[in-house]
Amino acid sequence: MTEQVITEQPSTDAGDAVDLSAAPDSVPEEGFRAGFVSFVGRPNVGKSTLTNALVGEKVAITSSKPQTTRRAIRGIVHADTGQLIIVDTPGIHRPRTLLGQRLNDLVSSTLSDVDVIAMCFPANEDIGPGDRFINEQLDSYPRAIKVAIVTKIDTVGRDHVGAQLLAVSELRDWATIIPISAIDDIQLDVVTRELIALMPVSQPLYGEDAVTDETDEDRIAELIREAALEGVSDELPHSLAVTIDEMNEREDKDLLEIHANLWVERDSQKGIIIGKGGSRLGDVGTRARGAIEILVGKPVYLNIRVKVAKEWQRDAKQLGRLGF
Ligand SMILES: Nc1nc2c(ncn2[C@@H]2O[C@H](COP(=O)(O)OP(=O)(O)OP(=O)(O)O)[C@@H](O)[C@H]2O)c(=O)[nH]1
Repeated sequence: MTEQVITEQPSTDAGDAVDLSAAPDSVPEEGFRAGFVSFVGRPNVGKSTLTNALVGEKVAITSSKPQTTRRAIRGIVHADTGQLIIVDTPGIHRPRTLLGQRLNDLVSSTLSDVDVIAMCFPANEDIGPGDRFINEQLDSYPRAIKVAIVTKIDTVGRDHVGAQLLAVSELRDWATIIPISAIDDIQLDVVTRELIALMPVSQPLYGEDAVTDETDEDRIAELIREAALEGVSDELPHSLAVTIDEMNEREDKDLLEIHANLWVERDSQKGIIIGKGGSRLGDVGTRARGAIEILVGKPVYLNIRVKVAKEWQRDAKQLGRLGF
């Protein structure tokens, strides 16, 4: 195994800390609703951006590269009328590798459990075979109420939005169809309200301050992966994985020490990630550290080692080790 190390020193300012409180066991208010929703749709349709916009904090990573969301991340939306727990899935697609197969299994088990499946269609792309394939798969989850969301309406004119709403309505008998823009904050309140209205009557499932039930360690690994994904070529995104070796709170000062591994599949990819004289990896470290400091609310020392795990996407043992 080969490796290259970069260390990142802490910066001085840090943002607000995130507090994950336990679910309260109070009696539900009259008519309060709470439940689970999953956004599905082709890669790049805006599922992660929508999740983050609804939750109001960065929980799912976003990227212009398709299929970069690999695990079910929950974001929690709090409203007076109820609570929405968003389960972000990696996306339904035809599996080509063992990783692809595992991701599809993860999607299936997630979708069997949720109360609502909201399928996303970008306003700026025609409905195609990929959308039809996913729409047909939704028949396998009869328990969930199906909702359609037309995303990115800021990118097209009104007529186009109307035409897309009509095309989407012809795919199935959706409980509702909502046009939105996550970037321009158009109709996000409607999404929250309508989705909560479709949830079962329930007491709150999470405490008021909770935004996600992912561990800090998982979120930190995702932030590093997101920083590493920025500006890399098309085939590399699927080859990247991050594991955390160690996280220590320093006793002598206010500092969180993180030792992480950034895994690639081939030696040639290692060179790309590291860049000339380590320049690219240096940028990745700086970006990741900034995002992590906002998450944990204190200065961070970040150490990233780039390691090669040959063809890990096709290797069951390696997949297990990388957390899939
Ligand atoms: N203009 C515009 N762009 C958007 C909007 N929502 C998302 N995008 C962009 O679309 C791209 C994909 O967004 P993501 O949220 O990562 O899409 P995703 O469906 O989660 O993608 P995967 O993780 O690959 O499944 C990003 O470049 C976003 O900035 C929107 O409302 N308006």
